[in-house]
Amino acid sequence: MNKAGQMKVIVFRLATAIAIASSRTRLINIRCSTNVGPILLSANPYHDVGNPLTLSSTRSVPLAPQLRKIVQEAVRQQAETGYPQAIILSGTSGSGKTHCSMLLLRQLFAVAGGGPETDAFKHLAASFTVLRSLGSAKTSTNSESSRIGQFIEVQVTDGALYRTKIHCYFLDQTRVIRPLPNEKNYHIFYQMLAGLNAEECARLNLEGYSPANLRYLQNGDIRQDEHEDAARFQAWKACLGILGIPFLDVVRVLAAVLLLGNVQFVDGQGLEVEVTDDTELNAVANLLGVPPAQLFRGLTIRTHNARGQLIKSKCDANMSNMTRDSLAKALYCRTVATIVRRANSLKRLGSTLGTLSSDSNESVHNQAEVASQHASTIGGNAGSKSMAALNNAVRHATDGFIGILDMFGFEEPRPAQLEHLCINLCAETMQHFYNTHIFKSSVESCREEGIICDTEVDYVDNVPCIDLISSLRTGLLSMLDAECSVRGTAETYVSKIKVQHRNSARLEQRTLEPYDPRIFAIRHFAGRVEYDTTDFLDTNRDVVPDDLVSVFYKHTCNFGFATHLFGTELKALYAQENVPRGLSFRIAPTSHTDLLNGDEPVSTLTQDFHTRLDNLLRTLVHARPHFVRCIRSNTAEKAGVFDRGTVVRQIRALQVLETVNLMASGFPHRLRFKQFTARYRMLAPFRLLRRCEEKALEDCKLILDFALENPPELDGSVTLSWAPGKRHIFLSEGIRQHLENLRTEVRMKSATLIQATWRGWNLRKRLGTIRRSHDIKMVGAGMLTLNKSSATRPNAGNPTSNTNANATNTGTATRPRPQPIAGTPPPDPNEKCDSKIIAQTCTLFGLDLERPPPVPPSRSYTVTGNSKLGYPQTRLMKMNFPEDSAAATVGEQLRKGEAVTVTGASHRRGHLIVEHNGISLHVPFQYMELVKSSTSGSPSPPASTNAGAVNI
Ligand SMILES: Nc1ncnc2c1ncn2[C@@H]1O[C@H](COP(=O)(O)OP(=O)(O)OP(=O)(O)O)[C@@H](O)[C@H]1O
Repeated sequence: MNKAGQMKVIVFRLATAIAIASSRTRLINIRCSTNVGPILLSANPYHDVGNPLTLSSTRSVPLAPQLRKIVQEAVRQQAETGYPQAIILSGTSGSGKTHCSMLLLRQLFAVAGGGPETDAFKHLAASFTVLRSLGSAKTSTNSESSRIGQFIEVQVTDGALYRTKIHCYFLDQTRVIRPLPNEKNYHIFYQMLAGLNAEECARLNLEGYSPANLRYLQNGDIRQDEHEDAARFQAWKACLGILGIPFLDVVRVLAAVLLLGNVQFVDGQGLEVEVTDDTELNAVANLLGVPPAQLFRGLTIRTHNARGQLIKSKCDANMSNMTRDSLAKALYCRTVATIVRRANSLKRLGSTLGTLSSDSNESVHNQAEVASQHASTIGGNAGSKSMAALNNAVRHATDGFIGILDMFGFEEPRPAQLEHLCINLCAETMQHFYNTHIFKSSVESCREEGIICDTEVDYVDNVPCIDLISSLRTGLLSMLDAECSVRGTAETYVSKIKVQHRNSARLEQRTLEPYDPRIFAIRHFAGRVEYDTTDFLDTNRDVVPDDLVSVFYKHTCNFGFATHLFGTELKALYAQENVPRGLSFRIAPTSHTDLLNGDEPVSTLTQDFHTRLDNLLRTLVHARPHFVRCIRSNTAEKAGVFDRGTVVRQIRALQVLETVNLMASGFPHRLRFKQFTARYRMLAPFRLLRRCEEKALEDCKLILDFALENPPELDGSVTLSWAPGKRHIFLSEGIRQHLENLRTEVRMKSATLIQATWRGWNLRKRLGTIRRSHDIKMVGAGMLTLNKSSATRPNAGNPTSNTNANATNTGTATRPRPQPIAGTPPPDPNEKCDSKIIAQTCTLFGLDLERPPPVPPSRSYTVTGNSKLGYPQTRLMKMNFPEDSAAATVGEQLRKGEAVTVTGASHRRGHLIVEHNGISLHVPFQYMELVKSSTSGSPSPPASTNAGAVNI
């Protein structure tokens, strides 16, 4: 190695040591997230082990500011550019991806979805609770491992969330029938056994069963916290209810799966196959609504199509047990797929099962759909059809989303199976996606545009490993398909791949003794994994025979939900005569419309997964990625334990140091000249900018010169470098951050200036009015005796005499002017309309601009029903007035029942003037009533009532 090479290694080791020391300090201080440029590193401190990792259960977990920032940034960028955003979580199993994804989703709802009190959030939370129990299990490294990969697509329009779609990737089917030693089956089974009450147990034929005596559970770890499991089961049941999914339908199928494991076939005498104990077979048949004899035949007889001739054969015990396992897997994964679809299409109980037979294994949360539930259940067919068309249209609108990707993390179980190969292919693909975005694109564009960068980023490209597994003809998965179609064996498969890839550095032999011809190893980006191919072919074929599927046809099966699980296959099967006719269907529900390829299913498990992964990548490449790299602190799930070796391996695998290196001194960012000037033009004086396309580069340079006039103080390893390319301006992370800080500062200052200027202008404009209102207040307080305008008016400055003068002029008593309501600011004349118009209107009506218009004079009549009654009127006193006789001077009290003469309306509101003994009394109208035959009132000409009329 030359000197430069040695230096590089030393620097690299030093950087690793520093990175590890700093992560350890952070972990101890429980500051578990940090940024490497725009990338977030999140360490799992295991402080929250035992959390079921649902939206509801992570409610009380505090959110790291860095996670909040990612969400805000994604929402902001989506709103500003309309470009889809994808938050991609990666890391090994147990590194906290699901934990983070739940926090991110909560935050996303808080920022753009109206928070956790919305219906959409509650339905989504219920869906996650239901799916977590069905899709998570204890593995050797994570007691809450997600066995369903998820891409949560939150669709946003105008910065507001309107729909959430969950794309699920369910791979780990073998766990249903055979969890690995020390691992567990799906959580729901343990929760169900702990949470069902005695009556439910009896109804489901599960009395007396526990993980210890159920074969599908007893292979793995059978320990359970019954109390916790029972509580989770109650929550699960409640959430099924929220989603409108029939609880009994689901638990019947789950109980049937558990009991199927105990149905044991053995070879009998001759060619016969027998069950050791038919109690469980009968119980399963009963739960699935089929006759036991039919189920037995479905499991033990196979129809073959020999050149058009249908031949039936009896299976041996081994084959029958395999068919039984296929049925268990099919029931489980189809139930999950149905629940995913059903839960998330938010149909209520009333909806028919047939409406849920879509092939897509994805779920949709839709505010519109929530609102439409009533319409679709209550309304007629036409209404629900148009609603379905609308929902369909919304479903296909894919732009404008913020996605959260929580896919499978790298796993190295012993022995690893086909599902683990797919899981690790997924992890490799995500790593490649990261490499391409962060390293490759930066290095290649520098090269293309002739930029020489001092820092060479040595990242490890994992394309050879992806090619080894998934290349079109010679990849391990294609060769597995080929081996399935020639009905080969595990040994022949392994020998073929070894020959084909003998030169590959990634494919290895088993290192440990004893040698096993069915085992091979792959050197993945995150470690070496040995795969045991014993079940590879069967798992990949993923088939269930039509002899078994036909048992669930409605003529023999009285359990609608079970028929629905195989609905598409049954439809295809019964489209022709001769059922069964030697066909095989996929165990997992396929996303293909064609179910069959001759007598074989149209795809295999790995083909299907590969296609779905490809589609996911197609979606992701159109989105702007935000990476969250998760790291677990130890393998024992212990809070606060920092296992150096474990962390170093992950830091290396995730290429954290290469990322740091690139961010510190490389050019990880590039912007087109025009884009750059558009974003940062405010950093240079406006007059100096050329602002034309040809001079865009000059503008960029000018902006950068101004930005670097006062460079920030940086840690030695971070540079503020930039370089002009042919089409782009290349920026280091340091200068990007500096530019962003300056931009924020300038924008803040500008916003403050704009606000201050507007406020000043607005205040100056209103100054006259404010002064006047101030003067009025002074008058009210008796502090001002005369002002300029009052000097020109008779009686001005003395409101009482002014009122009297008015009374003299008009000959009628005027009411006191309403006083302005305390605290109400005077109206701003310019706010509503032009002051000129107001002045003209006042002149027209002879009004004084300075004072409110006079209240119109009282009318000389009252209104009774539709007719008017003029004064004087005769009325009867309904009660004494005043009621307190002591308060009245002699002769002034009006007594109840006394007839009085009303001469007019009083200036007091709601009062009439009564002439009594030569005195005018102001009496509230409710003290008197009109004498029915009163004709003393002279009728008035018809006129509309106004404020002065008293309505009785
Ligand atoms: N930031 C965190 N703080 C506290 N505990 C955490 C944190 N992140 C994860 N955990 C805990 O660590 C465990 C593993 O986390 P999680 O299941 O999210 O990992 P994962 O990467 O999604 O694993 P898998 O790929 O197997 O699903 C869980 O018990 C979880 O509660």
